[in-house]
Amino acid sequence: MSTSLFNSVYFDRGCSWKGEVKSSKLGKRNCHRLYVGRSTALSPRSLKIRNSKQEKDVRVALLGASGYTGAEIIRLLANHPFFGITLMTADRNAGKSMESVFPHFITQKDLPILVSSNDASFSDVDAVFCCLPHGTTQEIIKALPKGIKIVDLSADFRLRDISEYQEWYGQPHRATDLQVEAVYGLTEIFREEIKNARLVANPGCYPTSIQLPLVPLLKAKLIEYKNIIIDSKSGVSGAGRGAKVANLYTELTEGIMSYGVTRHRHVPEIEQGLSDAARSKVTVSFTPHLMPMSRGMQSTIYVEMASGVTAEDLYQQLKVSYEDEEFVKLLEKGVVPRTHDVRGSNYCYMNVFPDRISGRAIIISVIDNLVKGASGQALQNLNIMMGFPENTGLRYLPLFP
Ligand SMILES: NC(=O)C1=CN([C@@H]2O[C@H](COP(=O)(O)OP(=O)(O)OC[C@H]3O[C@@H](n4cnc5c(N)ncnc54)[C@H](OP(=O)(O)O)[C@@H]3O)[C@@H](O)[C@H]2O)C=CC1
Ligand SMILES: CC(=O)N[C@@H](CCC(=O)OP(=O)(O)O)C(=O)O
Repeated sequence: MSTSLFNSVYFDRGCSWKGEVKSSKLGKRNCHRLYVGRSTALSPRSLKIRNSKQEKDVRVALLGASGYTGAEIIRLLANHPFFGITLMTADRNAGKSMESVFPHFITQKDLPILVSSNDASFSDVDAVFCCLPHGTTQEIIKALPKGIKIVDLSADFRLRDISEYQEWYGQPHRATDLQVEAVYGLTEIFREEIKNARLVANPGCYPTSIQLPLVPLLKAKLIEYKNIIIDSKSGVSGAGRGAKVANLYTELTEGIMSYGVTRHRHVPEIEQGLSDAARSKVTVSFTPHLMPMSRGMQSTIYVEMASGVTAEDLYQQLKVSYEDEEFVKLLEKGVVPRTHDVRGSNYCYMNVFPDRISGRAIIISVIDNLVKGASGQALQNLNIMMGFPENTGLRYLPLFP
């Protein structure tokens, strides 16, 4: 499918089309035939009509489908009217059906069988979600046909400086020409760049929860560039599905574990984003913790405010920055964000509190690491890259309790 067909379509965050699609080369699989014409509302009814396998227009491949983020994309795409999964790869699970790997997919009989990367054919693929471990991704993406849009959930294309990649990931970058092309996919900040990207580097879960509140504050010069202290907590699904002793129930339950202390590999990604926002070098102290919960992430961020700035100024800045955003919500003053309240959804909830110590403030943000921290944001990005409403397939309410 020619993605340029979507260039004249754009979406205004209230779920209405404002562009007009003029031509089609898609024949029977034409994905915009229902939308020709100006300001056509994308009603729930039209979504429902198009929610059958035959009607899905963009052929999506999931690389690393048998992992947690792959499974989460399958869950989200089950309600996506335009994206149909035509190829799924796995490593140890190659040759199996998805329902044998994840029994909760027993109803999804249309899913293709998992194949190994070597056996994958991309001739019928328009877009790829790459859910592979970092380090395995660059060579695989390099070999993909050029017309395919890619959202990479791994860390392999997030760092602009390839020497930094080598330093923090312990291996040389193997696709440096693609690194130059990659757009960093923090959706609410880089939406315009994402529209025309071929390769989007989806942010890490911790960097998403941290940059969303801090980028607007640094851009507005409301907080100091130094003495930013970040304490983050993650559900265990953040570590992927591969068996590790440290992630056994017995090791995790009824306790908290700090890890990556002083040297977690997300530090350069966080500092890159924050330094870009500040237009000056920003450094952070960052400590992640593993929590005895399956999904969810909280970042508690301690900042020093610029001279004369109050916590109320920070609150007002975040209010202005995110008031039109569907997936980023500043809570009412004094309300504490909880991971429970975003579970299973693409939301980031945040709030700002004045510290007892004068001149300091405490910011709390929460996301679901598998949704806004990975697969949800990836889908938000691919929607944008393909010219669809960015919330398509993402309007899940949080799962509570
Ligand atoms: N989990 C999270 O919350 C987040 C994860 N990410 C990133 O997304 C990516 C996927 O994460 P996640 O789904 O949790 O990981 P998982 O470990 O759960 O899944 C990894 C997937 O990659 C496949 N795989 C493993 N090794 C290879 C290889 N050498 N060649 C080809 N395929 C391989 C696995 O196949 P098989 O199962 O058959 O072995 C599986 O399908 C990672 O880069 C991760 O860092 C990003 C943000 C958040
Ligand atoms: C709990 C846990 O182990 N979390 C992972 C981060 C998950 C994530 O965002 O990772 P990527 O950068 O690989 O995409 C970690 O600390 O490495």
